[in-house]
Amino acid sequence: MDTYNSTLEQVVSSTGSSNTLLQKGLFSLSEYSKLQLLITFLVAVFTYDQIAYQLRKRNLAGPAFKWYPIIGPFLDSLDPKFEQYVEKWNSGKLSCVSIFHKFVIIASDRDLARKIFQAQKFVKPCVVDVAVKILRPTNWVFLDGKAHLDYRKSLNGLFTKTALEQYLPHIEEIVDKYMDKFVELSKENNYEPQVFFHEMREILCAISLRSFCGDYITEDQIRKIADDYYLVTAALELVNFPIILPYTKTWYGKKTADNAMKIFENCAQMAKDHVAKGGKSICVMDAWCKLMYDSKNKDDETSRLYHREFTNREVSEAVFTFLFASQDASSSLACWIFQILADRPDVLEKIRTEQLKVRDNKPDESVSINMIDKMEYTNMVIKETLRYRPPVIMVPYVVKKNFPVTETYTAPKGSMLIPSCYPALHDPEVYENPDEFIPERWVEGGKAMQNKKNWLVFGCGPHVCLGQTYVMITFATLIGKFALNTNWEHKVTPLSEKIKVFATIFPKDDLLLNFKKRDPLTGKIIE
Ligand code: HEM
Repeated sequence: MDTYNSTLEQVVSSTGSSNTLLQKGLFSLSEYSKLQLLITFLVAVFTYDQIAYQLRKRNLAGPAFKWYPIIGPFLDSLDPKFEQYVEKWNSGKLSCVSIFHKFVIIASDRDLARKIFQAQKFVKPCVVDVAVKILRPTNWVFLDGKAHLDYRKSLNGLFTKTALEQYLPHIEEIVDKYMDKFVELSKENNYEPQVFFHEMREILCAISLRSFCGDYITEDQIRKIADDYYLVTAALELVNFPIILPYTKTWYGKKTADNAMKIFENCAQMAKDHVAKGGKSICVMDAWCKLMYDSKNKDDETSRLYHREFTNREVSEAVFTFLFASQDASSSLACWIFQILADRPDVLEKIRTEQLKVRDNKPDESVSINMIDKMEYTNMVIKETLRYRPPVIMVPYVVKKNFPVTETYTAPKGSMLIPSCYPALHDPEVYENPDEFIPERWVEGGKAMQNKKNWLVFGCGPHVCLGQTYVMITFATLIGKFALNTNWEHKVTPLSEKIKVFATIFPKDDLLLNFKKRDPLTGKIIE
């Protein structure tokens, strides 16, 4: 462009002053061309963006046009509002939105959601874009089809009831410790209600880390991961800037994940050494190393077929996915269940009665799987909390190849397809008065129990939640022990029942509680 301009100058100067006008004209023409080029380019890009949106949207519910060119409702997605999701679900069985180049299709209908969850030929989980960077592309959760299925066969054995029984003493130990901690915190605050959102995240993180890594992980390491884990969640917004820039949320998230995985790698080696010496399995890592050990040293079909030697790095990445999958969802469940039980003393009373009964009136009896199986009412309360406030309201998948979701709509390859869990769990045909908390709806043979297809709390299909039995067992232990040994009060605010979306869902006022010690037999408060 510069050469072109200087040539023009030479031509103009050689033709004298009468050419001044021409000189001006030519210069402005050149400026005009630049501007014209820019405008043409922008118009082309905006037009392409709108046409691409229309072609992919077709008959779906959603904005008629992409009102904010290119970015779409990106700014809204930075601060997602639960009410906007509800609006989207109510707008149609399939609705859409386009953010930057991403075309997102949301399925609110139960059967369509199930169809997507089960369509591994057409879709694979996509979490959010940045998750691949944080969890690392080599992570097993990003495997697909047979490779995923084979890997999962190895992992399934770590979360069966038999395996979970081995981790129970660790879970109980952490619960005991945190009961004291919550009471102490409340005492320091003169039993005035205070925010417990962070404490709920911390106790769940501590329970997970002890169950996963046993005694190989130190108290300090647990505290550090629990404190920092928040940064991982904060990094996982639905849409992020495409590259990780230093000192941004995603940068801090990745740093936290890398630190945790380094710790897990060391724990994995310790577990391998422990098992090789014939040590007992007391945590997930031990159980996994035992499976690996047996695959090398035993001759039975199952040992050889499903298990192989996994590197410490692989184990650390997988254990991080367990933490990743569990942390936000379990913290969400904890917040809601503590809030609801404080607000519903009738329900809490029934739990207490049952907890004493299953322990034969010996409150110090250790928890066992057999005991948990007898906690019918407590289990119904956990299920109802999961239905009433499902931690995971939807699960993003990505379309691998054009997917005929309905007879009239084919989801294009590359789009994000999101089956929703919430609407099926609030379906009035299956759950009468769906916005009321009614644990009794979970009695054996009742409508809720019969309509298993609506139970999308843990997804369904090849990626169904690996930790679902673990969740039920952990919460029966947690709630049972807190109900017996503590009394907690909830300060109800106008925001308590409002839903904040932070990866999962939480009470908008961050949960104001106080805890006091309680005599499990007499119910007397001990100050
Ligand atoms: C209240 C707590 C939890 C809820 C509501 C929950 C829910 C879910 C949901 C909806 C999915 C997606 C399923 C699908 O795509 O079909 C999922 C996947 C998964 N969950 Fe959970 N989860 C919880 C706790 C846990 C815990 C404690 C663990 C680990 C111990 C865990 C491990 C996983 C894993 C590894 C996956 C991915 C499985 C795969 O891709 O094969 N989850 N969970």
